[in-house]
Amino acid sequence: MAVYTDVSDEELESFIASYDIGALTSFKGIAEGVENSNYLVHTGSGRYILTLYEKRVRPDDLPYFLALMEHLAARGLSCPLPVHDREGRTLRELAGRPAALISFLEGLSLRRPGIEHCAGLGQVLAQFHIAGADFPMARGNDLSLPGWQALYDDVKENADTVIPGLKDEIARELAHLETHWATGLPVGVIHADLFPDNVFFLDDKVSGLIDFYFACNDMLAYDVAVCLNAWCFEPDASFNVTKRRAMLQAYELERPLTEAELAALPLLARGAALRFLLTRTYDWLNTDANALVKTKDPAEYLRKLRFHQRVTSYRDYGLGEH
Ligand SMILES: Nc1ncnc2c1ncn2[C@@H]1O[C@H](COP(=O)(O)OP(=O)(O)O)[C@@H](O)[C@H]1O
Ligand SMILES: N[C@@H](CCOP(=O)(O)O)C(=O)O
Repeated sequence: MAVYTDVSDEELESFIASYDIGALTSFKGIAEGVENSNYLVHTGSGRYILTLYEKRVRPDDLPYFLALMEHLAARGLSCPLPVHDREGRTLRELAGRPAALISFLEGLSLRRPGIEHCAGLGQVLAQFHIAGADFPMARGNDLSLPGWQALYDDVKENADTVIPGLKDEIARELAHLETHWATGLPVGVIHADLFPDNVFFLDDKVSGLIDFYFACNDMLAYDVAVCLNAWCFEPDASFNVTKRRAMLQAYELERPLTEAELAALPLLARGAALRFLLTRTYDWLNTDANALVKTKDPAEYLRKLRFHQRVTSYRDYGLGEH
């Protein structure tokens, strides 16, 4: 359960009173999520999500995330809308943390997405990339190469206690990516964490996207690589080419990938696997045992990384034939 910061009834009542959304009727902590504290809040006018931003979110980045949600919603993408208080503010403070209230999105995330869900994801990912094209703010990806190196420096001493041999394996991969990392590909706003738990479905159709707190400006194809990793592997660690095909075909109906992007996908997928291996290893080593959060398994991303290391050409993913 991701609730790191407790909020008292009195604090929340007076916080909600500064919005035009009716009085607080009830609230409870939300079990899902890893990064921030989330509460489901009921008021006289309906349901809202209250987020208190925790460790990995830099307060200076919050205006980018909140403005991005407003920008995407204005372009027809289904995502939460930050609620403005009576003074027009979306970013506030509560219980000593930066905080925002956002609209509640209908739908459910899927534990085991099927082929049609991968197609839905591919379409909405491309729509996100297109809708973000004229977003006027910019934010670098602090979880790309330099960020991975910094995370590695933080975890290397104890990495082998998480998985034997992990320290050297990550060092070798970092060295490879430092030398070969892609450049010159189309860039724009990316979600950067569009895992199945951040995509809601209703009747097997995407009903909306949440959790924009890793969004940044980077290579669009890197976002595709994050999704290949998160959506196209089976629980037994096998790569599902049919899901990959469904996802990319749907993506390309909205935004065709260039030859250079397709060719770079195996490398980008290695980078994306390393990124989540590193953050999961960091969290494994640093999450307080009393924290109400379910820490995610680093080994899952080591298996995905090893899979991509064995790929010699993008045709090994069944790419280039869709
Ligand atoms: N706008 C929303 N509408 C409905 N539920 C939401 C919304 N935002 C978050 N949630 C719920 O809160 C959970 C955690 O949200 P998320 O943004 O993924 O947290 P974290 O940033 O901590 O990972 C989601 O899995 C979902 O159940
Ligand atoms: N998707 C990341 C963890 C971030 O959690 P989220 O709840 O913000 O999606 C992972 O799986 O490691």
